[in-house]
Amino acid sequence: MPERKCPFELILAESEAKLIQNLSDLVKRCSTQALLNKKSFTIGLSGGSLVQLLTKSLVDQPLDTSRWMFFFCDERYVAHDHSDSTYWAYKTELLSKLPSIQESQFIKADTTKPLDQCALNYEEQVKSKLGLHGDTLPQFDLLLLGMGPDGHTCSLFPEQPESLAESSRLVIPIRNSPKPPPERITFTLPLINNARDVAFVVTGASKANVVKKVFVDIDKQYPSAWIEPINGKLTLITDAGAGQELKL
Ligand SMILES: O=C1O[C@H](COP(=O)(O)O)[C@@H](O)[C@H](O)[C@H]1O
Repeated sequence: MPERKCPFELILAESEAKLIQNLSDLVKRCSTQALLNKKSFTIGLSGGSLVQLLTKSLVDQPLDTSRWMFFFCDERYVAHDHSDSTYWAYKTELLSKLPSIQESQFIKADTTKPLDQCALNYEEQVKSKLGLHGDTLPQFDLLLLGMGPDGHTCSLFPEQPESLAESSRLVIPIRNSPKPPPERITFTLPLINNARDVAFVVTGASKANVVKKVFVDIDKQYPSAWIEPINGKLTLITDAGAGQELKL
């Protein structure tokens, strides 16, 4: 079996309630750790099914979120109030249910700029908010990732291997995305793999086979299999459906 270099934890939840509890525990642990010696907790969000799961994991929790800063691991290149926008999904779901979190805590992409500028500008925002020390890359405290049935994560798709080869940019534009909408921006591997904690949250039996291919076989034809934090920890939180082919 291929070797993974970073610490890896599998959390196989028996029910949605347990999965939400596990996700809540992970976010709490990462924020507590980050806020011990920094003034903010930086978390990168994905779209899709994660939006509702994360919202459920944070509501009714005695959490001080005032020093949290939310970024987007990928974003669709559409207006902020478009139904495809990941920011809009969080605004209508998470922000409406967690009024203690301010909209200004969300660092959003400026999709009014041309696509290339939008990606460059988001990269600049990441650098300026997280701070750069010498030549070192910005380090997120936690990135929450989803995975599509094709093994894509963020907006890194198997059909576009050149996006995985990006070695200098932290955020890149994506055109002709196989999953609509076609234009997006996405974090790249150098930025993702520099995070302190990276957690995939994957649910549903339709993803069981790709979960095995990515997390057991580490089959590099799937972009998700390239996620391996160099100085951090990788966690997979899955439900019984998505985890049914796992024998780690
Ligand atoms: O298009 C996207 O899909 C992935 C996976 O979404 P899911 O609904 O299958 O969980 C998501 O992580 C990514 O942020 C999004 O842009």
